[in-house]
Amino acid sequence: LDLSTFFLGRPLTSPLMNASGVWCNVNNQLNALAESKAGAMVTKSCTLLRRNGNPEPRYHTLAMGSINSMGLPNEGHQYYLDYAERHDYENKPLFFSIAGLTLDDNLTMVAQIQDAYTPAILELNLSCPNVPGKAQIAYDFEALDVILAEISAAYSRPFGIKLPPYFDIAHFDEVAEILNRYEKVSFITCINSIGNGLMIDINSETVLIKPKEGFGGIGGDYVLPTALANVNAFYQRCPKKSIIGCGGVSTGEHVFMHLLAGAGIVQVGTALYEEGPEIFVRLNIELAKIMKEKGYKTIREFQGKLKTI
Ligand SMILES: C=Cc1c(C(=O)O)[nH]c(=O)[nH]c1=O
Repeated sequence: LDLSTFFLGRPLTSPLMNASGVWCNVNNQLNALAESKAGAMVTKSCTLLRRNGNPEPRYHTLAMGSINSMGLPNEGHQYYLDYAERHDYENKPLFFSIAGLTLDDNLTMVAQIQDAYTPAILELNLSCPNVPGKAQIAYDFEALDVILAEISAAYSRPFGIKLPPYFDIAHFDEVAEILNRYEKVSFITCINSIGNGLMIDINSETVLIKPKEGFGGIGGDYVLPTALANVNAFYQRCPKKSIIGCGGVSTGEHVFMHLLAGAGIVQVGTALYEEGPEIFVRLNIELAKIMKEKGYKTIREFQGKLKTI
């Protein structure tokens, strides 16, 4: 069961990790991920100060996935810095997600991470769809360019960004052109939830979640084709960067697809929310079984090797 791989030069025992926001808000969840069979883990996107987030119900399981409008609930930046100080980096790499409400907040958090000298890897979340009144930065290409310039100037280490899904080839081209101008952007995580979906309960004739009149980010089976497309689009367009795949993963086959599409690490969100950290045991076994059936000894043999017809 050799699923070992490397990411940004770091050895991983498995290419799997959680998606930010899922099973990573508070210490007992973070400790469970640290003890799980995931190869890495990431903290909940944090803001400078603690946030309660949106009113509940704000998450609902759907037939083929989930809808959420959590509203960025988190314990505040210092809480996760304290965890990063305690984390055992020999056990597995830790990614540190931030989603500041303003550029200044992001710069303040980045400066504190810089000063903390933590080995954690920064994942800058530019795609939260659920903070009322805040448009997703990564859908505003000028704002995207500005924040990458500011963070690159303020942060001395390599970092990555969490992108929303794009649905137009011209947008893949335009965003990749921007990203390729920032060499400190060492990885790209595709995708965040598909923003502002809506699901309906026909018995009560109501929406399913309270915030934003029921509008929320969609995850799960519904998003797998969009996730694979975004992974492969940026894998092809950003050859000097690594890709983290996220979206629609609930089986070893989905993990294999993300790796084939070019992902170096595969994140699990909705399925982890539903199944808990034991899911990493199942996904590792299912992935290893597929590799064995196909005669692959290492992930490197097939990673990014998607063939066209
Ligand atoms: C960080 C906020 C996010 C949230 C949230 O906290 O509502 N939900 C998502 O699906 N993606 C996010 O990036």
